[in-house]
Amino acid sequence: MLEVCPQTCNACHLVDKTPRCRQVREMPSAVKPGAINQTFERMLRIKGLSVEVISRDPWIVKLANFLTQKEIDFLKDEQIRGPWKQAADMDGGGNTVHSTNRKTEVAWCDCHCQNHPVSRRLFARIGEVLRVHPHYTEAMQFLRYTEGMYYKPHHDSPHISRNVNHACKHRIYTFFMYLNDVPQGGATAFPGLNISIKPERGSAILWPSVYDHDPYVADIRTIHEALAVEKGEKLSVNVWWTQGPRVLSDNLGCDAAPINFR
Ligand SMILES: O=C(O)CCC(=O)C(=O)O
Ligand SMILES: [Fe+2]
Repeated sequence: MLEVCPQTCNACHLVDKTPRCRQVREMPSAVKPGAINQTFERMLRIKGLSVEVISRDPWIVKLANFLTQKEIDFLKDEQIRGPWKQAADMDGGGNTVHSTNRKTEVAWCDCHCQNHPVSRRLFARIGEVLRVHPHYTEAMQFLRYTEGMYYKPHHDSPHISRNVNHACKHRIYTFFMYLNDVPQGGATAFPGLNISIKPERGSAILWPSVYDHDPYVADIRTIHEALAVEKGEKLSVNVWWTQGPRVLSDNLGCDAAPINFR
């Protein structure tokens, strides 16, 4: 609307997306050097939050019973979630290609789903734990693994560059929620750290993809994988928290790709 019919929105000054995306790009970063350690240390003192420290360097924590029954029901609701699709990768030319790295089904939370009061409350709760505003997030990504499905080792923030022209910048935290118990298999494992976390209904795990001392550098120690589900199915949800305000960036049409600022 802003681009096609700006006069209607009294937004002629926004037609050229360069200035508005520059504004988004210049908004404060979600985490400054030192903030990740502080956030995790503070998390341990939050009353009513059950935090199990799985690793301190890099930080990996498990939050037992993080989700309420209402949130679990909501996140499992097909009407909210939309249809499952086989996970795919993008090739260099922006085309969708069959992924050899993963075999999972994926669905995304659309506008209706993201703006639902249950989602908004959930994002606000996670944001309080992380001390980051929910504007600094991607839409929820739902995952379903049936027997034999997996996701091989990968990093959630593989393409960090110091290119400040990305309005939404890169992923800094993964907040990963489990919606069910898996009878066998399906753990989330960090092969470099010898850590394996069993899915537990309603629990969440959290880790940073970047270093505390420099949140613009990927911490490859948090490379992780989803081990194959051996029995039953695994339902889970990703919420990625980003260094720039991804929600504003998307709403204003600023692509994830760098923009050539003049
Ligand atoms: O399913 C899991 O345990 C991990 C999923 C994951 O790493 C991802 O979606 O990026
Ligand atoms: Fe991942």
